[in-house]
Order: sequence, then C-alpha cells, then structure tokens
Amino acid sequence: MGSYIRPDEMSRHDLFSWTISILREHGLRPKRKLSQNFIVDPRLIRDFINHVSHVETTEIGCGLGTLTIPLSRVVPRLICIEIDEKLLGIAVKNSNTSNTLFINADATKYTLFSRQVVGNIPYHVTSNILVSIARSNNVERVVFTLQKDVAERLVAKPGSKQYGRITILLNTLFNIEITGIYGPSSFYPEPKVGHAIITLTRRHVFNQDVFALEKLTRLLFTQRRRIALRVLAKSLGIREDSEIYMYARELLGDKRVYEVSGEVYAALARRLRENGLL
Ligand SMILES: C[S@@+](CC[C@H](N)C(=O)[O-])C[C@H]1O[C@@H](n2cnc3c(N)ncnc32)[C@H](O)[C@@H]1O
Repeated sequence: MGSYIRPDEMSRHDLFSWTISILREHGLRPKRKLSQNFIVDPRLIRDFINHVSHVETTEIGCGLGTLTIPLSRVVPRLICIEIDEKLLGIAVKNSNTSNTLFINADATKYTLFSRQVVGNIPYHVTSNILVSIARSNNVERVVFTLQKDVAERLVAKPGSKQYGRITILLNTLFNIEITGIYGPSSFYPEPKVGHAIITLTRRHVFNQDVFALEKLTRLLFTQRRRIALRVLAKSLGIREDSEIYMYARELLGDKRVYEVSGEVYAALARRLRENGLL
C-alpha cells in the first residue's frame, strides 16, 4: 500500500499546479452544478486529517483524491462515493491504495454504514447529506468542510437569524464544533465565500422522539417569527383548556418560534407524541 503523491505534504503552489495539470491533462473543467471546488491548501488537508478518527470511514465526493490519499493512510478502511465517473477514475489512479473502495454513486441515495463520514462535501446537497447522517445511527463521527455560513447555522443560538430546524436536529444528536475557518483561496475554483471544518460527534441516537421533534419543527418553522404557542395550538388543533396546552404554555411562554431552544422543543415533541398528537 502507498502512494508517491501526497497532497498534504506538497507546498501550496505545487498542490495548486497539480490540481490544474490533472484537470488539463483530462480535458476537464470543474462542474459548478456538482459543486466541484477542489482543495488546494495543504494546511487545510492536514488540519482536516487531524480531526479524523482511526475507524472505517466513508468519504463523500472524493474529486481528484486530494483528501482520499492522506485519509487512506490514517483509517483502516475507506469507502469513497463520487458521482462524477471521470473524477472517480482519476482518484482511483492517484490513490493507489489497497484499503480503499471507490463507488460511483450519488451520495444522497447511498446508505451510509461507516462509523465515520468525512469530506469536502458538495454544497448543493449539504442539507440532504446532513439529514441523512442524522438519521443513520451507525454514523458516530463526522468531519466536513462546509461553507462558513452553513457551518455557522449549525452552531447558531436560539433567537439568532441563522437558528433553524437543521440547528435543532443536529444539536439534539451531536456535539458540534467549528475547528477552523479557511478563505476562498484554499479552493480551486475559488468559491464566493470562506469554508469551515466542522466536527460532529454523536451523543444521541435518532429514535421516535427525534422523529417527532422533526415533525414538530416542520410544523412551526414555516412561521418562525410568530408566537410559538399560538402556531402550535392552531396547527395541531389544541384547545386552550386542555392539559397539553397548559404544558406547552409552561414550556414556550410567549417566545417566538425561532427563540425556543432545542431542549424545549425535544421535551414538547416527546409529550405531544405520547399524547398521539405527533
Ligand atoms: C467540493 S468537491 C470536493 C472534491 C475533493 N474531495 C476535494 O476536496 O478536492 C465535491 C465533490 O463531490 C462530488 N459530488 C457532487 N455531488 C455529489 C453527489 N450527489 N454524490 C457524490 N458526489 C458528489 C463532485 O463531483 C466533487 O468531486
């Protein structure tokens, strides 16, 4: 096992030239509709690898193999999912390792069964992938490069503009950390905004209560600036003299939908499910 190409050990200049020359050699242009922005910053690669656990891993969107090559050296077994057949062929050639399985597939339709999922993931399917990871209980650890604004949404506090359904779902299930921020020049072609490395470590399984929580936030967040108790009562037909209404009033007070914490929504969803309302 082993490869002579080590993107993480190259200089920034060499990694950039390596990326451009491979694309040229194959007559390829990065496809915007597939969010093809390749890492050209060796420091980002090294930082990323430092957060990876040494367990069986799936990489989403391996591109030219820039992350795949160093990853294959630190994890015992690696599965790479790439939708672009041409890029997959290049990654196979570049990687030259025996512990890596390359699969030409759409990651949003693929069942994730590794304990760890990593990648510089395609922007246009970020939400789909995050939700699918949340629901795959075997996934214990995640290391992703994401657009900075998306990463900030994941750690947003109640009452902020970025706080939303995905914040609540993921924080119920994972400890989330932003471990570094990188400018657009760390990628080729340069995206419009900077990126962050984030790690997610599972602390809770996805179960019926979390499913109910998802249903509850789907109902409420269509009207995120309205008083949560009113939206709840109206959408579920809860009468003001009912016991469940009193319970909800105690939890929600007069807060607006986007001001209520994930813990409160989780407690409410559990009770609504027990009462057959969700
Ligand atoms: C941001 S690039 C990252 C490439 C490489 N890992 C890197 O960091 O240089 C995203 C990669 O995901 C691939 N991709 C896009 N949509 C995908 C999907 N639905 N399933 C799997 N791969 C996808 C793209 O072709 C591209 O190679």
